Amino acid sequence: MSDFIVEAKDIVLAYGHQVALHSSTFRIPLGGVTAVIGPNGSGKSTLLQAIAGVLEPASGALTVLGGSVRENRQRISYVMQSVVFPVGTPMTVRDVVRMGRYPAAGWLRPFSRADRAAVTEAMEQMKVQDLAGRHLDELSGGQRQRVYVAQGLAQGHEVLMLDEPMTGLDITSARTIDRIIHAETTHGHSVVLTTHDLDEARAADHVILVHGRVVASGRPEEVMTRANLEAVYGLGSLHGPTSLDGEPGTAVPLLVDPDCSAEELQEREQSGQIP
Ligand SMILES: Nc1ncnc2c1ncn2[C@@H]1O[C@H](COP(=O)(O)OP(=O)(O)OP(=O)(O)O)[C@@H](O)[C@H]1O
Repeated sequence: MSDFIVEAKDIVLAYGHQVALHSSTFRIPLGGVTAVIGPNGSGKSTLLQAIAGVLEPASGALTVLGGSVRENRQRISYVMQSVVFPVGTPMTVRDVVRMGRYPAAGWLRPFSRADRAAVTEAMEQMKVQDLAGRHLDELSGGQRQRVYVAQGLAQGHEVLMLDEPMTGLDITSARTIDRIIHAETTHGHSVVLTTHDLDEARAADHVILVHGRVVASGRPEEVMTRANLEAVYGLGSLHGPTSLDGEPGTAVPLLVDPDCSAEELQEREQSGQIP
């Protein structure tokens, strides 16, 4: 039994020849909430995809829950940032949540009572039972997000990974998801989420700071130092575009004044003042 969700040594993540995450070595402890932070395009979703087994590292060693990604992927529920179903896909909310059970049930085995109970419980937890018969393309963005989280919950897991679960949600939906995150950890599960909300990250147990590579990993107060946040949110890209066979790009000039607080940095990033 490993004490870590993830142990990564020198992993490089790439889409074809385009590197999204340069060589990174880090660990994510089991238990509690881990927040993955970093600017747009810094590699947060890519990192989650590798842990979920959707994207294989181009190089390096990645261990998940003490073993290979493949043998442990069923122990992890992964809720993607945006799941795109083609418009007109005849899938109801219930169908989508039921899909969460397929990794456990298999596509061909009939649903058991336990499967049905897990689906119902997940829909109740995410407050989407009233929408059960509605088609996905009849829902608002926030309602859809709740349905995807319900799908993740229905799966049954030890680790719940959520890619920007709060983005675009109204306060009630955000609170529902926040409650779920805390309930998960009290039930002994681990949660790994990506976020742009630095306050949410400060409240986490562990933080991974990403900027084209994993820049820092540790407790929030160790990682979210002024120097680290300025380097990542204030310097633009640490790496220009590179290819697997290319050299890292050059650093760009400092854009942030030294007295800028983390909150100001975040506001400036969201308003587009910081690239
Ligand atoms: N399917 C893909 N094919 C090619 N490049 C991709 C693909 N997905 C992401 N990338 C690139 O990989 C890099 C990291 O993207 P990623 O989605 O991991 O960033 P992120 O930190 O999650 O961003 P955001 O905060 O905007 O969601 C970016 O340069 C992005 O353009």
